[in-house]
Amino acid sequence: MASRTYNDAIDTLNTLQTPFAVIEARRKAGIRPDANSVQEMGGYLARIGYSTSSDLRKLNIVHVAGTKGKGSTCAFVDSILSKWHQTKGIPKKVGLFTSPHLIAVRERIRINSRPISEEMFAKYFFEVWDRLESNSTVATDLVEAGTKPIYARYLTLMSYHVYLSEGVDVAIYETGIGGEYDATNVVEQPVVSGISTLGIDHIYVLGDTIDKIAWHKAGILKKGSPGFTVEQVGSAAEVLKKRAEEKGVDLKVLGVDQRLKGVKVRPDANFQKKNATLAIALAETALKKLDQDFKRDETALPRAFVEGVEQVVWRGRCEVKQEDNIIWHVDGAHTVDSLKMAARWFVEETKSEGKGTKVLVFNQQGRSEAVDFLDGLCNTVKNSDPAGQGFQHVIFCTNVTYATTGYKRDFVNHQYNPADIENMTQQRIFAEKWVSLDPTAKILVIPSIEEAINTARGLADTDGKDGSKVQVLITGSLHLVGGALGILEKADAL
Ligand SMILES: Nc1ncnc2c1ncn2[C@@H]1O[C@H](COP(=O)(O)OP(=O)(O)OP(=O)(O)O)[C@@H](O)[C@H]1O
Ligand SMILES: [Mg+2]
Ligand SMILES: [Mg+2]
Repeated sequence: MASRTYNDAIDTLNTLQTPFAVIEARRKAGIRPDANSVQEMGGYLARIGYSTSSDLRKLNIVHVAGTKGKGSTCAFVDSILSKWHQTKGIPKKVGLFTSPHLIAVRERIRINSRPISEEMFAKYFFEVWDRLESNSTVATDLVEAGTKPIYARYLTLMSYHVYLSEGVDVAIYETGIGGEYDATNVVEQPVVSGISTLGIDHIYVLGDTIDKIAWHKAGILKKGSPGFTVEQVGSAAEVLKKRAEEKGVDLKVLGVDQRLKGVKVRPDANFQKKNATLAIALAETALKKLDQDFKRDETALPRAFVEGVEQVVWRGRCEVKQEDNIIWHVDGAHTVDSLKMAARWFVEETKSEGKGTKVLVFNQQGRSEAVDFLDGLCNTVKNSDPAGQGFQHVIFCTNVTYATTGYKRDFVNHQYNPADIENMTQQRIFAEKWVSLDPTAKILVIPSIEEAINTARGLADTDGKDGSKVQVLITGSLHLVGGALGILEKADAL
């Protein structure tokens, strides 16, 4: 391979996406990830020169699964540990591995809270590539030389190489999908495992009941590693408890941490306090191992913890951006429950601007069940308004970033049916559903994020004449939100 820039790395990475047709065929044949998927990851690790037991142990992995709040919890842990690092020099380097990305792929692999640089990404990307191609590295019969893991798994594999090469001494890992068969579950002895709020998502892979989903998530609990979770809905709690017992893990169920009283958690909502509570327990457990002087104080949080929680940056979640006559509310929620949370957050934020026109910009690509996300979103806003006024304008757009140039490289996605995007099939289904939910709303179907944003700006010019600000909620997909933030900030701000 002649040229090896960041863009080359991303283009090459994109070739590892499973094409839509293959995904379809697998679904029809009922093929799902299974225990082999994790074994294979072990094989790939061996091929690039690492052992799952001794090398991964050096990373002191904090492992987090859950349906919602994984990323937020991981970001809290990262922020707390960074503050600890600033005051005590421990840990030396903090790794943070999350998914999906918001604006650029390299966000998924962070060191000391910053996405690794383009240069570093390209370097490690191709090092892994070469090692996988080579026949001369460690012998393993688990995977053949030359084979590569698919997109998300490749990034997981690469993250271990990055962190081990860069001397990271604590690494926070968000699972991709589920837990038991997730690529990140190749870790044998995490420092601690945490399970955030459970709900329904990824039903094809994980099953269609909360119990089946809980079974998968509990797969990250490991004997010998402490485990924590938050309060869960009925049967999910039972499943977690039972699996923990089977594995010999003393799983602690945390109520909201009383020491958070007076700490500014944003948004000031119960779900976020649960995320922060879990993160505190995970950070405490990691620090107990890393810092000999660390002692848990039952009555108050150390300053680094308070600052870590208050100053966390986790973009694309509950973000507010002001523009002349328009306020953008941006949240990447994409499940039934989290969209209700997002709608409630929007209602709270906009309460004082009662008369401003409300606009929704929504998309969710490639999940047929997404049409059921709309009820809660529509009704939460409508029911909270004294006059029963919901969104006056509703815009459904695809996740194509730009009107003329199409996708940004980091967002190229081969996993969806291209004809559906071309014809805006999904968006038309959403539009039809919304008519039944709120016949008074003005509904638009628009081909790109850029045009959707410009349309909302146009509405602000007409509706904002009375001095009120138009309130826009952008939600339904992290890809939509990432694209939108890039456009709103006229830059690829990370
Ligand atoms: N504990 C929670 N319960 C319900 N909703 C939540 C919770 N935490 C966050 N959310 C909502 O879900 C959105 C996504 O949060 P976050 O990125 O933390 O989740 P995640 O588990 O990493 O999800 P994914 O990786 O599937 O995008 C947030 O913007 C917020 O609206
Ligand atoms: Mg998810
Ligand atoms: Mg996430």
